Amino acid sequence: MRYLTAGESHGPQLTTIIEGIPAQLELTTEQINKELKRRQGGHGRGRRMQIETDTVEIASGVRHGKTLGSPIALIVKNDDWKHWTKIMGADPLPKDINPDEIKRKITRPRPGHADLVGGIKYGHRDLRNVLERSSARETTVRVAVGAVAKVLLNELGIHIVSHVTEIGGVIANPETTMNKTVHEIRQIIENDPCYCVDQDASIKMVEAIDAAKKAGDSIGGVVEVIVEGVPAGIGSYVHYDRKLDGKLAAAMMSINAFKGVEFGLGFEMAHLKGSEVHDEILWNPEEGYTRRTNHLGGLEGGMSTGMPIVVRGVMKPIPTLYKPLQSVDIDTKEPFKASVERSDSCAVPAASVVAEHVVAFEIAKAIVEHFHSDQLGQLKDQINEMRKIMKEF
Ligand SMILES: Cc1cc2nc3c(=O)[nH]c(=O)nc-3n(C[C@H](O)[C@H](O)[C@H](O)COP(=O)(O)O)c2cc1C
Ligand SMILES: C=C(O[C@@H]1CC(C(=O)O)=C[C@@H](OP(=O)(O)O)[C@H]1O)C(=O)O
Repeated sequence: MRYLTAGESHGPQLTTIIEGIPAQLELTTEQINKELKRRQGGHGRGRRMQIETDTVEIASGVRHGKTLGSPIALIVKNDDWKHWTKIMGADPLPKDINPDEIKRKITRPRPGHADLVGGIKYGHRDLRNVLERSSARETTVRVAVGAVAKVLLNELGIHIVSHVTEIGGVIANPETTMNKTVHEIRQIIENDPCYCVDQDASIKMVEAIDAAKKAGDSIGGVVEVIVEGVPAGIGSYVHYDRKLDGKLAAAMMSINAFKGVEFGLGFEMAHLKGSEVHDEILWNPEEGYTRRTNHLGGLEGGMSTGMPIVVRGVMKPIPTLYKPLQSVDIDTKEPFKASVERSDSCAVPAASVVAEHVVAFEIAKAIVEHFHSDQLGQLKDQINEMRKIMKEF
């Protein structure tokens, strides 16, 4: 299973092609649109999200509500495009138009964004040519891809949720999520402005975001993704590039502004003893093998253990600052404040939705590659058989 994405932030549309989704899966635009809406939300977003109403068009691979097994092409139009047609058009500008008036050229790179290094690498002296593709606008179609993966996972009895555990130094009490199912967490965060289970912490997170915005600054945070129902043995210990934890870590790190990943107790393990970390093994006839705890976040030896997979990622503060940092104008080499583009002040809640969807894709990919999966029915049968074998082992 694989996908590519294309599209600039202020271009006409975002496009993706997914290959490898089994045939016979019921899939509707509505299932994708509800996830796109979640990604647009969360406290701290800038004005762009008021312009866009992200909705998907399924351009191929689905007929009368069922996947065909052929590549699925998805399109999300940028509503902002109508304000940018001249600035972002593909054709050369007409001769009677002065490019300097139209182009909104950017020459003062923002520290922390891709502007400077991207400009040097691709030879763009107008840093807009970097910004347009390095923008997290691209995560829109990655969520669309993940939404398709989630529909598949749901059919296989695998459920996934994300939530925010920290914003700008405000940390949610971990006890508020303890012993809650994916479904229960989803219900709580649905109407929370920070997608946080701890409602007291959420109020303080909103205050922290508002304070950062008022100060012309930005803040980051931590998101957690939980996946329930993954059968044991997905991934492998036999080779580095088949390890599921490695694939999940790479997927999380591929999200714009993500700077670290941890599983289960994560970095806390550094100061704990083996007896405090490893998850004791139990067996009972109903469930088969289970664990007394889940400190390792559902992964051992690069394979799923059958316990919930728990992965967290840290997002750095947004690079665009309304009170900009020091930079250099690449044309004059004079010191200048960095350019200020319209921006979010905190996108951690939105990023939690992105994390959920990139994880969903990786889990679905690992499963589809593990079994014969041309048809959904075949795939379901094999997973059920595998679950039975695991239980009786
Ligand atoms: C959902 C989301 C929204 C973002 N919004 C902005 C934004 O409004 N302004 C900005 O400067 N960066 C924003 N970012 C972060 C930048 O896209 C990111 O920092 C940039 O692409 C550089 O990549 P890096 O941080 O991974 O090195 C956002 C990231 C995500 C995940
Ligand atoms: C457009 C989205 O996020 C954008 C991500 C982003 C960046 O630099 O990453 C910069 C901003 O772009 P704009 O200047 O057009 O407002 C965000 O709004 C989105 O999430 O859909």
